[in-house]
Amino acid sequence: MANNTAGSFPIIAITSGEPAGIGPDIILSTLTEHEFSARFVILADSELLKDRAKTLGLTANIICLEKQDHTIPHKKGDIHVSPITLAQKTIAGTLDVANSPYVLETLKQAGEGCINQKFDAIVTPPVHKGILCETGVHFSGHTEFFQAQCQSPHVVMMLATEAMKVALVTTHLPLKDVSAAITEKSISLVVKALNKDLQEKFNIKHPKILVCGLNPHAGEDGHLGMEEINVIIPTLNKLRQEGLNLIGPLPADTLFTPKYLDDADCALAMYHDQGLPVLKYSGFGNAVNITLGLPIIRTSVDHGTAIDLAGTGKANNGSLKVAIQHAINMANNAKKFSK
Ligand SMILES: NC(=O)C1=CN([C@@H]2O[C@H](COP(=O)(O)OP(=O)(O)OC[C@H]3O[C@@H](n4cnc5c(N)ncnc54)[C@H](O)[C@@H]3O)[C@@H](O)[C@H]2O)C=CC1
Ligand SMILES: NCC(=O)COP(=O)(O)O
Repeated sequence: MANNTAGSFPIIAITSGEPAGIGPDIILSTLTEHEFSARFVILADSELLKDRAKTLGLTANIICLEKQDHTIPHKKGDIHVSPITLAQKTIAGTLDVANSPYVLETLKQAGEGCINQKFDAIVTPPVHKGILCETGVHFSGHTEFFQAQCQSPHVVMMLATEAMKVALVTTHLPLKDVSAAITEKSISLVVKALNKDLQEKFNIKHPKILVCGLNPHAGEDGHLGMEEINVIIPTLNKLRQEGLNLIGPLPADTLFTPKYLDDADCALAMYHDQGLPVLKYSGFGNAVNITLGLPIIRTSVDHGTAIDLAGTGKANNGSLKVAIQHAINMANNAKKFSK
């Protein structure tokens, strides 16, 4: 828990996300509509938030924290901002590469604050990966950004709805590189990190994890690909000998059916677009993205920047609400563990 005497609620840092996207909109609408048992620090340009609130017709009380390192418990409508200045005034819906360093700075300060225990968790509204890459720095995702910042050897992307949890062996990787990345080492590290965090962060004593094959029909006994026979099956067998409860590899097209999902705790997909479309079909707008394996707590929304909706008032804030609530719950659990 952050070293702070201002209250017993966790301090949650929320980054603004891409300023031209719906990040500012959903922060404003969520924090003006809902009460939370938390203290918030919004890492954002305060003028951006004031302008967007005006555009959306929201009554938000934007309070700059300046050099203060803590805030007071959340009250609907109050937005406590630790200001970071944009390079260029933002037009909702228009990306501007000049503001990419601002976006990266919000993430850097959020990560540092969590590592230094000034914050208890980070919640990240969406960034636009393409415009960040246009600065010349390769940015594939928050997951990899915080992994590098925390120097974590291995992290796992997991998205969760009420109905299911889906984790990934590989994250933001071009499809042509996926097969080479499915190794005994990568599967073992992901499965162990996933199992540990399902136990510690979700209080599941002996997680049952369904594992997808990589190929159609999980390779059809080698007739449709050899990764299952050469890598996945032997690795899962070794992990089972260590006591992990793993089912599979199952063909991904049948794994995501009630027969398998109903009594499982999590599905593990081999790559981004094998697992996430199913999760989003089942609960887009109400899912949370959690980075497991980090020494800090980080949650995020299930959607992207939705540039087409910025400033229109049509952005759904359901996933941000869920992401914030998960961050609060996980921070409270961590407080219990550390006592
Ligand atoms: N956590 C993050 O930072 C994430 C960032 N992204 C980034 O977002 C950018 C755009 O990605 P897309 O594939 O276009 O996905 P997207 O999620 O931004 O948009 C897909 C469709 O869903 C709609 N949509 C998205 N969020 C919505 C919301 N809250 N309420 C109502 N409608 C919503 C959009 O209007 C659009 O029609 C990319 O640069 C991508 O990398 C994508 C996913 C997660
Ligand atoms: N599709 C989920 C996604 O891309 C989220 O990535 P990240 O920014 O949370 O690493």
